[in-house]
Order: sequence, then C-alpha cells, then structure tokens
Amino acid sequence: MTAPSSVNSPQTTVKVLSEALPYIQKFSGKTLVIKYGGNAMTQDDLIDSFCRDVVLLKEVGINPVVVHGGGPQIGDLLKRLNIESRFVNGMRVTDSETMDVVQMVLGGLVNKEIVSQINLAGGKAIGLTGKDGQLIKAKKLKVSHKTPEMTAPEIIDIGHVGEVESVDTALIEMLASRDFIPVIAPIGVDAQGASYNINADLVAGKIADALKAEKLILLTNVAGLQNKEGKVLTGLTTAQVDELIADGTIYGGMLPKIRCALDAVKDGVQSAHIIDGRVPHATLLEIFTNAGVGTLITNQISS
Ligand SMILES: Nc1ncnc2c1ncn2[C@@H]1O[C@H](COP(=O)(O)OP(=O)(O)O)[C@@H](O)[C@H]1O
Ligand SMILES: CC(=O)N[C@@H](CCC(=O)OP(=O)(O)O)C(=O)O
Repeated sequence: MTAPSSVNSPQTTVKVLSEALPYIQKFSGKTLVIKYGGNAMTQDDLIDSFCRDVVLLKEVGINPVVVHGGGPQIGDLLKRLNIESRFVNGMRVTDSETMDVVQMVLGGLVNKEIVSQINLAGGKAIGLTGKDGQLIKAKKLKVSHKTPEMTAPEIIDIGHVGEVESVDTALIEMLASRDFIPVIAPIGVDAQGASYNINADLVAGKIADALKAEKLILLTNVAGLQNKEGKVLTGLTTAQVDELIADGTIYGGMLPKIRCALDAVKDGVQSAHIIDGRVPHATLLEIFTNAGVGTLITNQISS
C-alpha cells in the first residue's frame, strides 16, 4: 500500500527522532511544569495532541506537571447563566456565585477532560484542585489599581480571588514518583477552608518555583509576547517588560503570564516559555527541537 503524501518518509521520521536524543538525555528525570491555557484548548484535536505530548514526555522519563486554565470555558457557562464576566488587571472579579461556577468548570469539566484524554493516550493522570490534600494554600489577593487620572493607586476588592501562599510539593512528587501525571486546577484553599479562584499562570509559576522545575511552559493562543506590530519578542529584560506594560503593549491575560515567567526564572526555574498552543504538538516542538518557538525568558536576561 502506498503511504499518503502527508506522512513523513521513514528517513524524516528517524532524523526527527534522532534529533530529539540530546534533549531527552538533558531533560530525563527533570520536572517540567506545563500550563495549558483555556484559550489553547478550544478544539478537541488540540486537546488530544497536547495530552499525547504529555504522555510521551512521561514515557521518556521526564516529569510533566500540568496546570490548566479555563477562562473562556468559565466565561461560556457564566454567559449561559446570565452572569456578567468582569476583569481587573487580567483577574476575574469573583463573587460567591461566580466562585461556584469557577469550581464547577475548573475542578469538574476542564480538569476531567484533560485527565481523561491523558489516560486515553496511555498515561496515568490524576486530577486535583488546590483543595485536594491542601495542595495549594492561598490567601485573598489585594489588587491595586491606578488610572492616569488618579494620583495614587487604590486597593480594590475583586472578591474570592486568591494568591498562592504555599504549595505541597511532597504530594506532587509522590504522585510523579509513582508514574502519575498530576493535572492541577487553579483553585486554592485557606486555613478556614475558604476557596479562592487563582489565575492559572500564577499557580503554574508558583508550582514551578516550589518544585525548582527545569522549565515553565505557558501554552496560550498567541505566537508569544508580541509588540504592537505583532512581532514576537524574546529575551526581554524586566525593565523592557515594565516599559511594555506602561505603554499598553502588554495587557489583560498577558500580564500575569509575563510576571509569573519573570518571577519563576528569578526563583530558580531554568527557563520560561510563552508558546502558541494552537500549533499541534507545540509542547514537543518547544522541548525537543531547536526551533525556538515563542517567547523565551531566562534569568541571564531578566534582571
Ligand atoms: N503583548 C501581547 N502579546 C501577545 N498577547 C497579548 C499581549 N498583551 C495582551 N495579550 C493578550 O493576552 C492573551 C493571552 O492571555 P489569556 O487570554 O489569559 O490566555 P490563556 O487562556 O492562554 O491564559 C492573548 O490572546 C492576547 O489577547
Ligand atoms: C482570578 C482569575 O482570573 N482566575 C481565572 C482562572 C482560570 C484561568 O486562569 O484560565 P486561563 O489560563 O485560561 O486564562 C479565571 O477565572 O478565568
């Protein structure tokens, strides 16, 4: 039977596999925290290719830890329930009713979809929110807001939105050592048992810090951090990032992403990458090739 023309020749396949060898050797035994954004999981085939990539990583001895978002999926259900979505500095204003929806969508729908797809691809995924085993201890986030007209920033209350206080790395390490792939929804809990909605980028960054991960990979729905002309920027310093925020080039959902990437490399993660999750197998392309997809942030350049 003749192979379809879209299928690579055996030579190409073997070349690709052979090129992956140094990367497999470099990252084997290392932990990679991969944040899968809600905007990159809007198509079934993308979820499927992402989950297959995660299973492949585990099969070659790398420890993937998945943290997922689900902002658009929360927005869809809120809309069906006639509840308005509002954001301040890229964070969802979360009243009690919204918090219920956040828990249903992140801890239920989205988490179980990823777990199920990883398991179907042959992996052993375990889904957790930060409440399970008190994995993510959180406290209320204080948001300061300033418009050009204001002389000083004001602190505003955006409801049940949290920030990470601590991460139970022992639980994640125990799962990873038994061949499980942890799939974590960004919900935290405080000492009184109150739940917090936490931006998934911030959770991924803190988990990468706590695990001293080799890489933090943030999959989103853009090619990387872009300038106003749409060019992907890479190798940015903290000062350059501050300028891009001040002039409005970086806004909304990119704000927590770039902040957590800078913090992660400052705190010991080797590199952080903002990559295009709409590209099939974007994760493998980032890890196993020299292609240099998206925006790379390392500690050498982020001071
Ligand atoms: N400078 C920038 N470069 C690229 N994207 C940006 C930039 N500033 C803001 N964004 C916005 O950030 C979005 C990604 O963040 P977000 O919507 O939270 O995605 P995710 O669900 O992947 O976390 C992009 O779709 C884009 O609209
Ligand atoms: C406080 C806050 O904004 N929480 C986010 C949590 C989900 C998330 O971060 O999803 P993405 O990664 O897909 O954007 C939210 O409610 O949308």
